[in-house]
Amino acid sequence: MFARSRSQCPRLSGSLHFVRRSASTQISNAAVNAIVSSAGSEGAFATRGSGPLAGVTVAVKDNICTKSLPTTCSSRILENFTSPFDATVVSLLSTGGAAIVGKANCDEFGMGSLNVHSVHGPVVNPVGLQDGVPVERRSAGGSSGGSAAAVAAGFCDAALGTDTGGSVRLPASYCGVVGLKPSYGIISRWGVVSFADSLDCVGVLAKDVSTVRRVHNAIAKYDERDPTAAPPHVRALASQLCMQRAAEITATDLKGLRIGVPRDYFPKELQPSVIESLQKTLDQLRARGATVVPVTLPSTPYALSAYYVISSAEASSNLARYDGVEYGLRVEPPPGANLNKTANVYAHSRTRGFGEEVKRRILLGTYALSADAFENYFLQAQRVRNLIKADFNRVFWAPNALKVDASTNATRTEGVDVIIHPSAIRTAPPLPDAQHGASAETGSLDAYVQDVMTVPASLAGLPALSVPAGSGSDAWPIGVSVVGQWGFDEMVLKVGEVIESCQAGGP
Ligand SMILES: NC(=O)C[C@H](N)C(=O)O
Repeated sequence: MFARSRSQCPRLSGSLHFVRRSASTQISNAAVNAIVSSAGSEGAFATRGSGPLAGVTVAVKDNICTKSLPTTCSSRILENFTSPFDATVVSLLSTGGAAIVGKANCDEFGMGSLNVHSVHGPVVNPVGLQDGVPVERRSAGGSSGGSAAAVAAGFCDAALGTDTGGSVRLPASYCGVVGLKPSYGIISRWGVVSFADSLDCVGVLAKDVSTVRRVHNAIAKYDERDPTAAPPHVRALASQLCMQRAAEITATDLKGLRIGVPRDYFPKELQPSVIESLQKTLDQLRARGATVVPVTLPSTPYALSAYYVISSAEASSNLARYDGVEYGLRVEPPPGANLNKTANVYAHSRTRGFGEEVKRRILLGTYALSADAFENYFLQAQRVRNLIKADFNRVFWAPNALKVDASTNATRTEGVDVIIHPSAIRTAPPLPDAQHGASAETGSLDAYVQDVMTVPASLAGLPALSVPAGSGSDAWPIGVSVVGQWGFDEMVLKVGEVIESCQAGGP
């Protein structure tokens, strides 16, 4: 499978070899399968111009349109597709001076948590490499597994991923890098292939928070071509409120920062070492003056089911455009087939063009939108989504929650500035031996459970940052997530930076 797709993609050189710039070990792309089409070794590290991203090398997830490289969404149905235009985020990267090194592998159309559903083959987590050779094959997470692996392997300084229900944060956690899912509507989705429009966000991955911030700030611009973009006045107001709160935080003094730890984020599947890492992180933040309080988000147990109903319903509608007629793979029906011709082309093209996971979601989503199921599934899931948003709004600080303490006359706040929870229930699960083969974690319902920590913030459209926070008993990376109120992206970055400095043993 991999050999076939490489030969069909002329820009992916068989000898593609990136230099891991931070270490002497060279990792080849063949070992991790992170980059599916490359801008070539000359383009890879070129510095373009003098903008805010001059000198920054970036890999772009393969569901984001680029006119100079194919955009396959890791699907057979788009295997030979090259977009006639660049997505807004790609144009912003280029005008900012970044060099795009290539397109990153992902789960097909962003559907998956382990990057095993890809026509290009699975991504191998670079953490399991020794001297460039995989000694332990584990998942890089999904769906932006190629983006996370490319950063972890040192192929680029940063990568763009997309996050619908955790697709940036989960791979970041498994690969030991930083990943930001921004507030919904803050980064343009124009030119990003839709999976579930009400949830999809473009996010940034890098080895440190400051690089994530640098790339995020360069691409988080209002774009009138994206109808779901947050309007300028809403951004301005949120940013002003955020800056007021964030200004009080310094790396060594977190007095005034209130952190909520949701009691509902400790499912039985959580590995003990994940809980230990979280506790250690919270202790470090407490030692710097933060107040840590328990909070409850009672609708959390229903989030995963609601997410899979809503995202599949939207996917079934979005993916209807791949019909073998306008663009993408076309498979002619065999002679003598007895359906009418057009329906036959649709059926054959879609049956061959989509992978199993995508077909499963289309079927589930189509059912959820059918007359029989609409009320019980789709509308019910939307109600759950509203409850989840209400849960978050109840625990977060809001301007009207400023209270004057009558006895001291000091202002104090109700609510919390951020919520912190584990990014994933475990460290990276093992990859199955053969592509699409099942292992306990990658081939069953357990694959969906990987998202249990990340989907609530997606349903509520909130910014969430996964930051490395030590390692498990198996020595694989663990991440913790910082979630903020809508528009408080800088707040989560700032708190993430403090966690990062605690990890480094900083002041
Ligand atoms: N796209 C995502 O955020 C990934 C999520 N695990 C899903 O399969 O829907």
